[in-house]
Amino acid sequence: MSPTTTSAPSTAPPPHPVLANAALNRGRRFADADRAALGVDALVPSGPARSLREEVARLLAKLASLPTPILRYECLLRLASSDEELFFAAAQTNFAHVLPLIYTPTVGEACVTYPSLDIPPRGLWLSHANHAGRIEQTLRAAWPRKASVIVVSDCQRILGLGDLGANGMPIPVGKLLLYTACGGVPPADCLPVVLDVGCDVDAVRDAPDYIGTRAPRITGEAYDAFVDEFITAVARVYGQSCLVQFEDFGNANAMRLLRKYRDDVCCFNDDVQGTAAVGLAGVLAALRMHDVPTSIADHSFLFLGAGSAGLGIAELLVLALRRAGLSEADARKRCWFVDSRGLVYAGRERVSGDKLPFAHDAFPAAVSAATGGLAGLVDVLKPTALIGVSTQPGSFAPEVIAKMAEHNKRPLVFALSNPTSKSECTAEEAYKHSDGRAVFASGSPFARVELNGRTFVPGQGNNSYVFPGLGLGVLVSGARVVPDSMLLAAADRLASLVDQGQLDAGCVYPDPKTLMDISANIAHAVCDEAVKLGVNTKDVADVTVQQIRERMYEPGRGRM
Ligand SMILES: NC(=O)C1=CN([C@@H]2O[C@H](COP(=O)(O)OP(=O)(O)OC[C@H]3O[C@@H](n4cnc5c(N)ncnc54)[C@H](OP(=O)(O)O)[C@@H]3O)[C@@H](O)[C@H]2O)C=CC1
Ligand SMILES: CC(=O)C(=O)O
Ligand SMILES: [Mg+2]
Repeated sequence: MSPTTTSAPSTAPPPHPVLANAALNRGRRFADADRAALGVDALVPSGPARSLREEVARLLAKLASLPTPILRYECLLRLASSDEELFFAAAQTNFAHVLPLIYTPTVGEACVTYPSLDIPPRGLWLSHANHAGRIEQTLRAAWPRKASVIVVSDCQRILGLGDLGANGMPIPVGKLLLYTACGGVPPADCLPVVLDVGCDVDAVRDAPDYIGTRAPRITGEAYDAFVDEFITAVARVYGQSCLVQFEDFGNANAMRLLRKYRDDVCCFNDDVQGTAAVGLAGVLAALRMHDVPTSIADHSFLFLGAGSAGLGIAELLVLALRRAGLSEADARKRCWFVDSRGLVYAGRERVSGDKLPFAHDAFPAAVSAATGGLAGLVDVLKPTALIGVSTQPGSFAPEVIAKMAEHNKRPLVFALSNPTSKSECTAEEAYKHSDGRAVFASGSPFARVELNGRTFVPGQGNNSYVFPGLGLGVLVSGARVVPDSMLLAAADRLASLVDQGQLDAGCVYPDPKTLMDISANIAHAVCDEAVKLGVNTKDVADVTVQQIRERMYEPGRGRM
């Protein structure tokens, strides 16, 4: 007799359509009347229904009892696929606990260890090997329902961890969990996608448990045709108003794809544009701090890293500087870049087209300081702000921070690389080596720092403050495209939400507890800008923040 046959009875009850549906399942929270009406009365224990509040408290206690962040990640991702109400109620009422698990830094570890994780698969892997030429029919078969927002990655630059191939799925999944948790976009409308176009890191690709295509990345025309087929298929299957967020593409493609699609497709690149808005917002908020020059026109910026994030931030800073009265050329001169080959200046070898607009006619002292390291450059250029988007931990060495503090009463030191292990410096280092004068922000969260009897609150300069509200605003307004002025509007609004208490504690971002309100506000600013530009397809001329807030998905509303 064969050990299993297709007709063998299962030892588990047959899946119940309510309990098996994460959107409907309430676990132990079904009220008595609902248990009978839904036919689940014998399928859940007969004890009294638990409240959502009680279940959230139990979940937090369980998370606290698990020994490692990655086990907490697994616990949360299993919950997200079995009981959405509990998952999102827990996230929306406990951002400080939950976000570092489903997002940076733990999401980085989840990508690195993805094949060994015990979680249900989530999202679509579209592989060039299997799906090229039939992406449209694959989408129709695999996700035959509405999708309002898609986060897509080819996983070539996962955080600061490099090319992780198809293992990078936790990034689009995590971003979309934040779309719901922070931006109130209904979870059923969110589609994570990985474009599995190969992997160039042998150690990832050749690992016995690698989940993706075991081949080098496709490039050139084949790559472009595959991305193009995907973009076209999305519009055909989900409509032109489906928002596509590009995430964690390598820098050979990120800016290029953005330029190719941004005028015709409802899309944006989060690493370029979302990061730009959060970076600018941090600078704008800092202008209201004691001992920081109050006009952005009095600032200059030294970037370590000239990729998607750095160039994105600088392009938006240029818009803000021009608004403050500078010419385009003068605004660009306020931004200096150092990449993996050193200072970016005109005439240097291998300055890519995206960097060229920021390539200075460098004065000799700057060029020679560059060879002496970052501290030497700070000494010569005297920037008011140092922005790290380089993936190089420790690169804001003590002497670099000390030099920033020598030239500024309150230097802006933003170490934005993710995850924590890639941060250019820690919060403590920034405060310690600047005698507590640095205005510090980081991409991944750092705890408060106690130093010389003072408490410093580091800001989390992460695009998670922006993309959920930006996306929400695009969906609410039905914006056809996402122009840079929307990012400027988002940055202005985010900066305006930083209260004096936060600024006094040294933090240039609002309290993350208010992320739902922040997103409603950003969405409102985006709607206003869409109307101003005439790119809205919905009538949102008079929409209010309150109206947007009320429409946001919030499972615990009124019950938490
Ligand atoms: N906080 C946030 O919200 C965000 C943070 N990030 C983080 O920023 C980092 C960079 O992302 P992104 O810009 O997209 O990545 P890219 O790969 O596009 O760019 C990385 C840049 O760092 C430069 N670089 C590498 N090594 C060095 C070095 N030793 N010294 C100076 N520069 C160096 C590269 O130089 P070269 O050009 O010569 O190769 C490149 O310009 C990542 O860690 C990412 O997680 C990104 C987006 C959002
Ligand atoms: C935050 C983010 O998008 C990144 O680090 O890539
Ligand atoms: Mg990213």
